[in-house]
Amino acid sequence: MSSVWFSLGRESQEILNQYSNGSCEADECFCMIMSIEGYDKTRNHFINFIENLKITKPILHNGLVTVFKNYFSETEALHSKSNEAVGCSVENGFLTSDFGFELDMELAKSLSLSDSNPKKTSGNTPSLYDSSNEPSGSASHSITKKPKNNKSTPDSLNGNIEKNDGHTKTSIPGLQVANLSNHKHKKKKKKGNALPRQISNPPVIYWLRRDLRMYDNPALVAAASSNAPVILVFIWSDHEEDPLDVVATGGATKLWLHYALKFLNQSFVEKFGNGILYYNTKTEDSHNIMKQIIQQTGANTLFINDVYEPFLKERDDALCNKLTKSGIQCNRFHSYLLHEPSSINTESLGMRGIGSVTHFMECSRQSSVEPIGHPIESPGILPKCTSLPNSQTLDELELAKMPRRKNGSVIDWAAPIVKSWNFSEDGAWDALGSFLTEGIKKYEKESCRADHVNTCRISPYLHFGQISPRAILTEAKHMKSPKFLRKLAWRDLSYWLLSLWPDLPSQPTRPQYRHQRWSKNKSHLKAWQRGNTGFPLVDAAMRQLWLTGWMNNYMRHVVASFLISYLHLHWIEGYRWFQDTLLDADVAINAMMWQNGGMSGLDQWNFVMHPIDAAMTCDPDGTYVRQWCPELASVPKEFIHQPWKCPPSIMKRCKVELGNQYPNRVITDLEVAREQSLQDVVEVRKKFPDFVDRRSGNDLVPVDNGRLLIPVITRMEFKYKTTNPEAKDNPHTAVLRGYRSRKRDEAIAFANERDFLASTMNECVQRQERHQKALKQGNF
Ligand SMILES: Cc1cc2nc3c(=O)[nH]c(=O)nc-3n(C[C@H](O)[C@H](O)[C@H](O)COP(=O)(O)OP(=O)(O)OC[C@H]3O[C@@H](n4cnc5c(N)ncnc54)[C@H](O)[C@@H]3O)c2cc1C
Repeated sequence: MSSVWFSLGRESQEILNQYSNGSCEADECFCMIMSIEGYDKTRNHFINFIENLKITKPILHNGLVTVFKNYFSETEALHSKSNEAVGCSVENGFLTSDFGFELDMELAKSLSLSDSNPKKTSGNTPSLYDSSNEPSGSASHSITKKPKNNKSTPDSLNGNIEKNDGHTKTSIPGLQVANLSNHKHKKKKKKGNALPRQISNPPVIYWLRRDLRMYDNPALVAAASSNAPVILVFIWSDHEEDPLDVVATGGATKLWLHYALKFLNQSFVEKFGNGILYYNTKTEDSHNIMKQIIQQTGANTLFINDVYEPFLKERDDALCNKLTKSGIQCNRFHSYLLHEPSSINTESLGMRGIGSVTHFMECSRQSSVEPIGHPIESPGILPKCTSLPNSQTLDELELAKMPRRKNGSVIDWAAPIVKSWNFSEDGAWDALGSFLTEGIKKYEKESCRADHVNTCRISPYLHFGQISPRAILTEAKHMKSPKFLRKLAWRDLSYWLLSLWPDLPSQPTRPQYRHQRWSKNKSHLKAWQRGNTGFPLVDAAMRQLWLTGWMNNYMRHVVASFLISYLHLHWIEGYRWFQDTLLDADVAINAMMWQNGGMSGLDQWNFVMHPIDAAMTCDPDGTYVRQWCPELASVPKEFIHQPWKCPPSIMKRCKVELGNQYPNRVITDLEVAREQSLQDVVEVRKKFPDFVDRRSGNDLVPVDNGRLLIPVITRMEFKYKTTNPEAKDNPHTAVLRGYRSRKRDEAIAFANERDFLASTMNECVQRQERHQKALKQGNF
């Protein structure tokens, strides 16, 4: 087996060199490589990668082997297998093997549905999602449609309540898990048990928040199983939703919320004859509203699924504490994420590599997290309370209220969005279904394509809890797409980081970056927001966002890189615009991504997307640009991503004049702009040397109230330029140029040459004609 199969990337080589020069420790070297290469590659190839060191520096080699072995402690067997390198093949430059997939199952293990951590599980604690309840054949991967609600939940289930911090954490032994494979996926909805049995117990309240679904909803099922009428409550409170002014719910997400509630209410009414009570609290807080409902109905129990933004969690903790003191039982459930942020700790791994998904998954694997469990059925009954308090209408929440012009006419900005999406719980399952039958096949290698839908498009549904991450995991687990499964871990990671750094949406996590220079050019910002930068790829993505409330992950990277690294506008501007316009706007994910893109996050992106060349990867034929920038529709493929290079004669034929039908570029020298952004970061690092680790050159971030400084992932080019300020070269440039086509460059050159010749000849002919005319008129 040639050693080329085992080589890790250039950056890892640099880090290994640093280690062998003594400028970093073994564990640091290992963590850095791990965060660059990912779990599987490191596990597969690390030992071979460091092979040379065995001869040149055996002690250092030993050090690394020890760290490696400790880290993958339970994997001796796998390790020896890696040396055998069974059945390897190379696909598009990536090493793949059956063994590789086995290793990817390690990922599934950290996202395990039923394996609890053997060290930590107490044998006899009943688990809400006790896997022993799993009917055989459940979690079938062939299911790509939401199992429709059935009546399998026993009526008699009562919560087994454990006291926990003033409120109660609930587990329900024997709760029925969904038998997915036995479901018949009938399109027509079954009518629910609209007339409940005679129930004399006081009613209970199920408070809906970001769990707008029936399937796999533990709080709803527990409320339905309480043998009491269930009051469904939704409270909207602008001031509670966004106390920190971080655009926690922008215009697009409010719109989604409106329609999601509308469809869910329809389902509740259709199935159970039980509808949602709406309250819009402009001045009061949720606790007061809840108290009034309790007083008016005699309810004595509250059921909620937890939410994890620190400010919402704080509100819920306070509300539950107050209610508990007044004798109301509050039952809180976990279902928004795969793992509760508070259950993840860094004890066994430390903070090195924090911010990377690899570190996070390893932490969750080693923490005493509850097993993820299996999805549970929708409730079979949901008895209605006979005397309900007054409430408001959905429209009175004003979530989808459209602005008006001066003349009173409505500006219906939502119309194209409403046309583009199915906002219901079924919509989530349809999206997942078509992804699992089609998109997932291309997800590993072509999720970047903007001109095809190769991703799940499930993010708004996940954000509002119209589908649980656990249900997605169950359906996707066997589909051999570790990349997709890893995305669910990314989602958990963002909430974990937000719980550790609550000001993630507003303050750089690397505090020294508060002093970074940013542009204040408002017209650049506006051009970016409205898709008028003159760079078609960026504009197409920003217009897609504006019109449909969504763009894929790759395009988010493209537009973020452009805003930050080329326009030098603060990442917070990007964060805020996304919060307002994305249907899936999510404080935790959005803030984490913009921080990372903006250099001040824990996992600084190690790439910058090039606004033209990236198109070769994501929109090679210009189909995407043609769709969202229709004024460029007839521009030939060679020029569609750089119309300024198109010969004037062709532009004329296409009826496009730059600066008229389509804007001129807001900046023209991309290289200079990028260099400036690089310098801005280097300036910060030079200004705050105490926040740069002397040995590794990594940035340092204070933790534990500043008592500790930990090194964090830092871009190689920043390190290089800091230590070589005069260097004109940049061997570590992070600009990701995508696949560049020589053929296309040649076509552009040829067309321009032809156009130049044609226009020069034309000019000569005209000059000749003028000359002849003048001669005839005797002017000479
Ligand atoms: C600058 C920037 C801002 C972003 N802001 C948001 C945001 O506000 N809300 C949001 O949901 N996603 C955000 N993302 C992450 C990602 O782009 C979207 O989740 C994804 O495009 C949604 O489409 P999908 O459902 O087809 O994704 P898929 O690729 O099919 O992924 C499935 C799910 O995994 C989760 N996921 C995917 N990528 C990430 C990620 N990087 N971090 C955390 N979770 C992820 C999402 O819930 C997503 O729906 C952002 C990415 C960038 C680069």
